Amino acid sequence: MSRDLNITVAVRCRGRNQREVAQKSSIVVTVPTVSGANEVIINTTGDVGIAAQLNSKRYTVDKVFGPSASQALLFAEVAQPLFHEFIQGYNCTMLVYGMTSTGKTYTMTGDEQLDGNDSLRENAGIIPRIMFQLFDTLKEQNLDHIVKCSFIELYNEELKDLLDNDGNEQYKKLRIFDSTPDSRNNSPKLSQRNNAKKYNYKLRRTSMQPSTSTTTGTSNSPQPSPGPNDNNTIYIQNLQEFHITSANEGLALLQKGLNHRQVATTKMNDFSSRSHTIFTITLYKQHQGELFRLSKMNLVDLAGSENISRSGALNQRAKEAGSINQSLLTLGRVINALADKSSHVPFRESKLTRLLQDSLGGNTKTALIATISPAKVTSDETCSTLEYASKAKNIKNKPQLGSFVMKDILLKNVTTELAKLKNDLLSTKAKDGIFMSQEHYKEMNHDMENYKTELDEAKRLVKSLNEKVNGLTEEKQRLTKSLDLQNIKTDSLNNSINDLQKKIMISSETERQLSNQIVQLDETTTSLKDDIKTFKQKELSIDSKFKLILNDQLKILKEKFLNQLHELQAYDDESFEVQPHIDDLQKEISSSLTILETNIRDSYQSCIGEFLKETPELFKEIEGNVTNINSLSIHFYKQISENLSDISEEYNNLKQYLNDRLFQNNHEERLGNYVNKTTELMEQSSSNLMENVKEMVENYLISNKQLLVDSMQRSTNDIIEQEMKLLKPRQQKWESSIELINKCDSLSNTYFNNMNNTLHSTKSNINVSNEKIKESVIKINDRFSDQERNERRNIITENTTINDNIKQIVTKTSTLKSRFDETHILAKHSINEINGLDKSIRTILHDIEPETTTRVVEQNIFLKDNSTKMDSGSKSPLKVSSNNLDFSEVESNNNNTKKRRLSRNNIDGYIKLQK
Ligand SMILES: Nc1ncnc2c1ncn2[C@@H]1O[C@H](COP(=O)(O)OP(=O)(O)OP(=O)(O)O)[C@@H](O)[C@H]1O
Repeated sequence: MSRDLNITVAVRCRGRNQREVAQKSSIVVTVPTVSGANEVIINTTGDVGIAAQLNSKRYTVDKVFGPSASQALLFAEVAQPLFHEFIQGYNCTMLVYGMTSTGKTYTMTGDEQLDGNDSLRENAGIIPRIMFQLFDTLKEQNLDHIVKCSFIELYNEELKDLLDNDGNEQYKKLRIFDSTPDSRNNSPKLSQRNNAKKYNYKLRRTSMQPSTSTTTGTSNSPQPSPGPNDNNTIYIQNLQEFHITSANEGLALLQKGLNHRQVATTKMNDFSSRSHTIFTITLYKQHQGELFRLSKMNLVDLAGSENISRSGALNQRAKEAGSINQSLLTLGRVINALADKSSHVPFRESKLTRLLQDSLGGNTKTALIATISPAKVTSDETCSTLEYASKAKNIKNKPQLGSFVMKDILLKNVTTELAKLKNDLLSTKAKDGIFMSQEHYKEMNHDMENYKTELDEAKRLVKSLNEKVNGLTEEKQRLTKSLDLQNIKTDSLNNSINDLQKKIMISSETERQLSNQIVQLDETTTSLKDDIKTFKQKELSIDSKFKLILNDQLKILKEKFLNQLHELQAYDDESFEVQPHIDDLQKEISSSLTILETNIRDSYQSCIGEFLKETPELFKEIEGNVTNINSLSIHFYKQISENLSDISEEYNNLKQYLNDRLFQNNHEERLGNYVNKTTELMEQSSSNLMENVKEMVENYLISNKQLLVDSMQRSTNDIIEQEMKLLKPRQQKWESSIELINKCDSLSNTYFNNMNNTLHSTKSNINVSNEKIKESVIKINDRFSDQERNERRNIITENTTINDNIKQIVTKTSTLKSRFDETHILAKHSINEINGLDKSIRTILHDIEPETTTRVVEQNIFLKDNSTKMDSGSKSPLKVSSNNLDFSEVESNNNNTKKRRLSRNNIDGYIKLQK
């Protein structure tokens, strides 16, 4: 009764080879050094420490061998147990599987040469060792036996007999056939089976049952009866089996076959096996009496499961790799299906799996050795190999003992074959051409019939396969189309990826530049801080200058104004001092008149009376006018004083405001200006450095600039609004002070006009009184006689007091006039002084204006964005331009008086600009 038995799986990890060492590829595979270990750990993540332990992949198999494991150890641990089974009569298979250059051939064959003592060398692999062990054991057991060998190669899905034709290039094509009961019924081997039945022995067939060759001098294989799984066993047509009687003969065959094997140099292996090979040892060992047990040992060296690009396979090598991969791919699917106990196992999809059908999940005892490299560079393939290995461990076989063959059948078989060969040889010697014995001819005809039947079957199979192929071709076309589509998509994706990579590069470049510019900005900020310091110092010096100038000059101005007012007052006072003179004059005139009255009282009574009647009225009028002048002067003085105190207060307020606010409020804007300056620098450097990606960078800058400008605009508007709020009360005060000044001006004008009028009227009154006096005198003269006239003339001409008084009046009138002129000159002078003061203020304001660079930056910033383009004068909301406080000269109606007026329009203009 057969029992299920898992495939034995071993892993052999070699040390790093020279290529891997040269590549400095680290070791990522950990294999325990202790024997009996069954776990392989591979660290694919590059982690270290605990992370490496956690993230490493672990694979469990039956046995693990590290680089230090010798060929002898591997043979003892893996091959020998299987060899014992083989000797006992089990069919066994041993496979080596792994990536190229990992040591498959080294493990399976190794050094197949013998040393000087005809002994195995240290590096001899499994096949030579089995060969030696077999003959040693057979010798020990001293049993009759027949040992045969065959060696086949599967290369590019073509089967080849590696032991065929000594040096002849013409290899016979090998064909795999399914051994069905029907086909066998007609075959000549049936008689053998029937014979076996006759002997009442249970005979079983094994996989890879070779067909007997009819053409060469090889031994024929007797055909045992079919076993329970014979429905799907296969045999290989034309395969030759060679009878060997010693290990040396076996090794010679092995060497012969290896010489015919497809080997090539690849990037990863100088002698890379490009094919799968199966070396089969068939043993007929005497079991009991005449009974021989048939067992087979299949030693399979698979081609490398390599990555085409990494192995450097080109053209033929790539094609090989393709078909190698195709076979191995199917092998993998077969392993998966068997491990998963799938209902369908795709054995028929490749020749390799057809050949290995009985070894995987069949009746053989199987061992798989997975060979791996420890290097990081092959870690992907190593993982894939280990996946296969650990999967294969789950495959269960039902090993059964090999079939029995009767000795006489064996002998008959051999004898028949020999006789056939002899007949053929004789016929060939006798005549040219193809001659053979009747019996052989009949047998051949029979075989031909069988082949025809098989051919018909094959044709049917081909037809159904063609149909399948057509379906598959259509499917392939459909897939090709979708593949083309996918390729197009992949191309466009690749393009996008390239574009994205370029963009990422550009972005990282931009980022780098931005970080440079941030460094520049930092430097600029530092220099800005220095500038602020300098400005503070300047501010202090300007402030002190300003104070000095304003204090001194305004003091002088004020004093001058006061002096003028005093003078005006003095003038008024003096005008009051005219009164005593007038009184004196009056007295003198009255005393003269009294004298005259006394002298001519009688004769000139009427004239004197009339004169006395008119004179008081005249002087009353003069007195009234003078009183008016006096009161007007007082009023004017009061007004001037009030206005001056208002002006002085306003000046103080203005000064305080300038001290408190003018320089403090400007910093944020200046910072903003520097930000703008930096933006400009960024723009400039970006345009220089990113010409190739101009469009993208421009868009980027425009969006950023827009953002920046918007935020600047908002902040500027906020600042303007804030400043306007602060400025408004000031503005109102300024306006009221202007009104006051204007009022003062108009009062001054009125005063001067009134003064002028009064003086005019005084003058005209005096003229009138003079005229009247003259008229009176003329009248008196007329009335006097010439003598009296002479006397009277003498009185008047000799009267010095009158003359003096009149002279004094004339002198005072001219003094008055000259004082008016002086006042005018003083007023002019004051205006000049004010102009001087104005200039000083302008100069100071000019000095305290922000540096030209700031102005340029401001201009640039505002010019950058057309939507925010503004007049350069309106950029600094806190900047008090000297132009804005300009005094314009306004010609007074009075030709002699020029007055300075703080133009309301100028202030309005200034406020508009700020808005
Ligand atoms: N365990 C090992 N100890 C020492 N040398 C080894 C070992 N394994 C492999 N080698 C050496 O590595 C080289 C490649 O080995 P081998 O040809 O057996 O690889 P392979 O897997 O059969 O490759 P391919 O699939 O390309 O045929 C050989 O020179 C072999 O001697």
